[in-house]
Amino acid sequence: MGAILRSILPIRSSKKDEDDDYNVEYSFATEYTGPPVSYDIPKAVPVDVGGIPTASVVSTPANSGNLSLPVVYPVVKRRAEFFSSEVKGNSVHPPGSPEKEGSSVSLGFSDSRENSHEFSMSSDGDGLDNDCHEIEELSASEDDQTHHEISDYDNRAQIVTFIEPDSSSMVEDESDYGEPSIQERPRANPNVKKGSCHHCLMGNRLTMKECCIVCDAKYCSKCVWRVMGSMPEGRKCITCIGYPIDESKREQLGKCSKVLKRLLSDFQLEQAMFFEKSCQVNQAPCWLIIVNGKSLSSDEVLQLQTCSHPPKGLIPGSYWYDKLSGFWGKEGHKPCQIITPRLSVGGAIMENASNGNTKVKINNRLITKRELLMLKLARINHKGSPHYWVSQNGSYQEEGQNQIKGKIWEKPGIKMACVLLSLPMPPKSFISSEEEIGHNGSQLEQKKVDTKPLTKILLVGQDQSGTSALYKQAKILYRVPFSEDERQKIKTLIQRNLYLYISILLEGLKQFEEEYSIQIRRKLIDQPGTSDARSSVENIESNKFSLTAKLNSFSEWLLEIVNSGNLEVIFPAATREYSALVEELWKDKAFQATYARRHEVPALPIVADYFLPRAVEISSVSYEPSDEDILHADGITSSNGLTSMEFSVTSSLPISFMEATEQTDTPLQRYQLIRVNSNNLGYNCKWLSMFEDVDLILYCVDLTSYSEFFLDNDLNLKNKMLESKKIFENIVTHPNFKNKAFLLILNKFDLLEKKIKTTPLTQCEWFRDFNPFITNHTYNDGSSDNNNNNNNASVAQYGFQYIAAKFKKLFGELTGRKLYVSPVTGLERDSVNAALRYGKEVLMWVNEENKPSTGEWSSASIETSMYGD
Ligand SMILES: Nc1nc2c(ncn2[C@@H]2O[C@H](COP(=O)(O)OP(=O)(O)OP(=O)(O)O)[C@@H](O)[C@H]2O)c(=O)[nH]1
Ligand SMILES: [Mg+2]
Repeated sequence: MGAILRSILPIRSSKKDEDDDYNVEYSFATEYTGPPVSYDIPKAVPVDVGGIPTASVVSTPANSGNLSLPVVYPVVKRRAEFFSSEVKGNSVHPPGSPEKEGSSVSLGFSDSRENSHEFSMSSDGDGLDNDCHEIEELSASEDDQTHHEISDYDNRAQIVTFIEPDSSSMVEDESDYGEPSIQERPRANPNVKKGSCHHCLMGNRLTMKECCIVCDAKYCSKCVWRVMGSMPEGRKCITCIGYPIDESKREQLGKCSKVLKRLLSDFQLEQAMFFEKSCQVNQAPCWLIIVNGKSLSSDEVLQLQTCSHPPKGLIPGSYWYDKLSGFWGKEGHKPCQIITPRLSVGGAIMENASNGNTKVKINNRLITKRELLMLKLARINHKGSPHYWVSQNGSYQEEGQNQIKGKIWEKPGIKMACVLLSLPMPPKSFISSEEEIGHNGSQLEQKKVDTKPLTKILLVGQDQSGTSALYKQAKILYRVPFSEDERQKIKTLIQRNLYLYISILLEGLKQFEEEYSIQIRRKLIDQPGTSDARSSVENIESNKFSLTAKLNSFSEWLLEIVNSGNLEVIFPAATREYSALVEELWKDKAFQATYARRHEVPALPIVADYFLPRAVEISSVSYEPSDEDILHADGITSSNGLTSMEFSVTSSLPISFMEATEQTDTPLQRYQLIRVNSNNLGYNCKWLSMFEDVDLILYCVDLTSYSEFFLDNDLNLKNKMLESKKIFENIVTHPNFKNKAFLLILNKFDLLEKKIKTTPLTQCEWFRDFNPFITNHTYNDGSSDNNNNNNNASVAQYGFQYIAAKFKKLFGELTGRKLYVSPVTGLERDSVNAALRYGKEVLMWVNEENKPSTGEWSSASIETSMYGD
């Protein structure tokens, strides 16, 4: 969508640096598609293309001094070379400087305020029964105990004993952008007067400042832009980009000061904070996160972060995790959250994980007094030291007994009990989940989890290629429910896109209105004095594309918001405030006249046809997206970052994945589908190495992109198909992906069928030699079936085969191997199911080095293509 807007909206600049020396502008890279910008040191100034953030463009200022950096964004530099020369005029100290040596890193889990909040009881006990008095007593005694725990804990936290990465993990973590040791982090110059800005050395304690999350240097509002540039990793001095953050600031990630809030637009701020939280180098070093006594690998951390209900504020430290129920907590403490269960992270849970001193166990963990009281309040038997197996949806049974006794989360009063006891409740989707504990309770669940290794599938493609649609389709196919949170995010996305489609139509309306007025005026000039002309004058007054004054000002306002890139900011309030206006607009004749001519508004995405007719329903507060709406939505979340899900199917080749999930006698094969947009992979797909352990890569190409263009960050117009080819080349030649199985997904086949009628493939320079041997059948009466659907379908089939053969040839030349291809219509479930089944076969063939013998609807047919290699 950004690309569409970039191509239709005028280029305009946003906030400028106050310093005149800086004559280039920068913005935040959300839809980065071109190469990274290399620069000497930065004075970064914003470039805002039509209000839609694009990539960083940074200039060399006249007075940049002797500081020179290699490529800064998004490549992370090696620390040593970074500080080989002194940084003039900057406050950062190279590692090894006196103040750094011997310094220790403190890594508190959280401050004591948070802890005391967490353990404080909110009830005053009025009107509560004995149980509640018990809560109070417990509260008092536990609080005492807790405060001890807290202070002990805090003391411990100050001198956290890091688990030293052992040699094997060092080797494992040694990548191009390998984790540096924390000691290498630059520090701010301690000689700068307290309270002064570390850049201009002006100001005092009262001056508001923003702080670098690596070196802790503080900058006043005049310097912060200059020193931090376009913030591809959040609030870091440019000289600190690529360095791990100061761990004591981990909890502040994504929370900036008022200084930045004033300097940046809301949208820019959100982007910068998004990068701060999500970029690789800012992630907690995985080996410092310990779950059930085991240090995590980067892959396990990724799983934790990308699951549907990740742990909040994951910072280095020791945690326990009950994989069956999803209970999660800090080691030695009560549960603080219920996260996605059944993730294969960390070791097996230990009996004393939460330091429980009751004799009651849940999933092999001795529960704490608070949890015991929760069971009591929920009228669940807690006498006789029962050992329970509890599943994700709260159904519980006694260990070894094949009899579900009930569901904890459905017990009356449980919600109140959890609130009073500061215990977590699971998300609604967990409670309604069908999953029950198996016959052998946790052991069966454990078996399910562990019987087969996880097969990882990476789904990647250029923006608009349809990766989100395929991912969502897979979610529906494998019955992985959309969590409440996901639904909410997609709802906002759909509503935001609706406003965007309306704004595009309003642009069209303005143009139609103008054209109509000119037409009428012309008539007036051509026929002066006639009655026709008189009526034309009246027509000017009642131009059928003119909105009422009220709707006109709404239109102006909306276009302004969209052009300034702030559309996101008005949600969710817009649904409350403007739904009535949207309804009025939708019913307005001028708007309807424009809607009738929507196909003349080129910037309107095709999918708008699906949502616009329900504009009134969608714009209202009460709108709840259906699965079909979710599927059609452009994207998954507004940022469309990394998404991942896990599902299990039987290991035998199923007729369909869905049927497979119902066969319980065959062992389960576990899959993880990770979806990533190529924009998130960085220059030359650098970040692909994060996915080096995937087994199958599904590369998604939009079949209709051959005639589409986008503006790269240097404002060059680029063909989308050629760009997709370039990304493909980068991925297949990536050293980590040498012998991986690849399946090329040629998506939007349905749209190709329509498009190829009017727009020949030869429009793309890579497809210049396309020449389908299709002749129109001419009937005896002389008519032809030029517009016949079957005929069009066969041209599209040829087009598909041709494009597939082009990619196969390219793949062969680059890797010497064979590429498998599948045509897909992402919005059709069967089509996606067929492609994924084919992917499973490809994986098998590649693993067994066997050739496919039979072809289904899928790519086998192109083996014999006339364009084949
Ligand atoms: N007609 C048609 N539309 C499709 C198909 N696949 C995807 N789309 C639509 O194309 C648009 C872009 O698809 P997305 O799934 O968002 O693709 P993406 O841009 O790669 O994914 P994100 O980066 O996550 O947004 C959406 O509006 C989809 O509904 C298809 O096969 N046929
Ligand atoms: Mg998209």
